[in-house]
Amino acid sequence: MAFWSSTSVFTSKVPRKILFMFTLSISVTYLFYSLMSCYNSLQFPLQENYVYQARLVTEETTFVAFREKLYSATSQGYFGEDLVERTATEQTGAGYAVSTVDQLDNVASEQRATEWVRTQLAPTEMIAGGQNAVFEREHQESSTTDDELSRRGNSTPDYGEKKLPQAIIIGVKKGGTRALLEALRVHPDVRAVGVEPHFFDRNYEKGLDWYRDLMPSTLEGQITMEKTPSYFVTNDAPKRIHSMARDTKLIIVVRNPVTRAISDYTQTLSKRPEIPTFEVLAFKNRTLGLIDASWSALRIGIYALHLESWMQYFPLSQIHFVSGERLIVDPAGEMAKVQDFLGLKRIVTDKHFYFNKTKGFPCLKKPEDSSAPRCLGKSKGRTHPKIDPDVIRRLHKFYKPFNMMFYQMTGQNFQWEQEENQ
Ligand SMILES: Nc1ncnc2c1ncn2[C@@H]1O[C@H](COP(=O)(O)OS(=O)(=O)O)[C@@H](OP(=O)(O)O)[C@H]1O
Repeated sequence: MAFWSSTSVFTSKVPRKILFMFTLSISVTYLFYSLMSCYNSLQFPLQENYVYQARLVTEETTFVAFREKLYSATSQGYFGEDLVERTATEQTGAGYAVSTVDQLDNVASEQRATEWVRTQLAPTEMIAGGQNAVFEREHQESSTTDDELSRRGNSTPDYGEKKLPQAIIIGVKKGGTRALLEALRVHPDVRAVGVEPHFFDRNYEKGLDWYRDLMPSTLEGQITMEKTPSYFVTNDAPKRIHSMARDTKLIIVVRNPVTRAISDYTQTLSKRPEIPTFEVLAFKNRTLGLIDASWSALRIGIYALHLESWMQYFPLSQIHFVSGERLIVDPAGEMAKVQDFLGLKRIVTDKHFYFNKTKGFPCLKKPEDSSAPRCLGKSKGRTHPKIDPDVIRRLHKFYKPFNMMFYQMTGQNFQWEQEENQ
């Protein structure tokens, strides 16, 4: 009896305490892990960027100061070669005596006559007209080839369902974005809209349903794509694309910023032959060597500046850089890397390209919608006007520190400085 009463004390009192402590500790542990995993999933998208930024801040302690100078100089609308030299020198700790910003202020009014042609980046202007106004705008601004393509659209049958793009070619203008997209469209697992939708810069207010509706239908396993090169220099684009889908893959075709600027100018000149010469537009004051970085043709080429905004939202692993130069000399090689990045089978290979001597560029042997070989149109691969070699040299010098910064950010050397020496 005594035995039974003592065991009943044991079973009724002691285990209850133990049971309570046990339950409490389980609950606390569960709560702790729940909070941790919730915190991690919230932090994850930006974590790599913080790591990256921390690295930058420790390795490049003056990067932030450099960028601030860059922003303030460009927002004032002018940018001297000397300022770049000075800030670059400061980066290495050497110092520089000339107060260029003050000098720049004094000469700022000199070339107001050319202001009309200097356009702001990241146009947010609305397109007047109905839903299809984007296409009208596209027809005005794009090349013949793009127009042809927009009329053709996606000629393969429209099976499946329309999806928002999982991968976007976000830039750069005149980098070779059309050549890349057309080569990708050869791939059976890629479906892309022919026109540039300009959703994240000019048409954002139209909403995601409008955007999705522009896309061709896809079957299971196919990737939906689009290209709009102006996204790269649109301030709101990184945030907007991230909020659409944080796992969107981004592709940027980059090209020597000097050649890119000349290509950009050549395009404008073809539409408006009355514009001043490249040499006039490139400088605020040529005698003082003050380069006008507010001119969009030049500002687009400061890749490091624009890339920084993207890296606030996307880890580097989600951004693929294509060399515009290599895309011309070795299209299959660049395509192999792009297909790998997109998780596609390497289907587009050297068998799909041939070099067209008349065009001076690689062409597709068998595009998506035809069995005939096809080159891009006349507006791709235009003859550039001859630019004063001294201006080219000054521009190379201007871009050099930004290129170096870009190589460091991307971990890739695009070797544009070698072209300078040729
Ligand atoms: N295969 C092939 N055929 C023709 N052109 C080619 C090709 N690959 C790259 N390129 C280069 O692409 C440049 C035009 O770049 P984009 O297509 O990005 O221009 S745009 O921003 O869409 O207007 C274009 O620039 P320009 O030579 O200045 O016209 C070409 O140099």
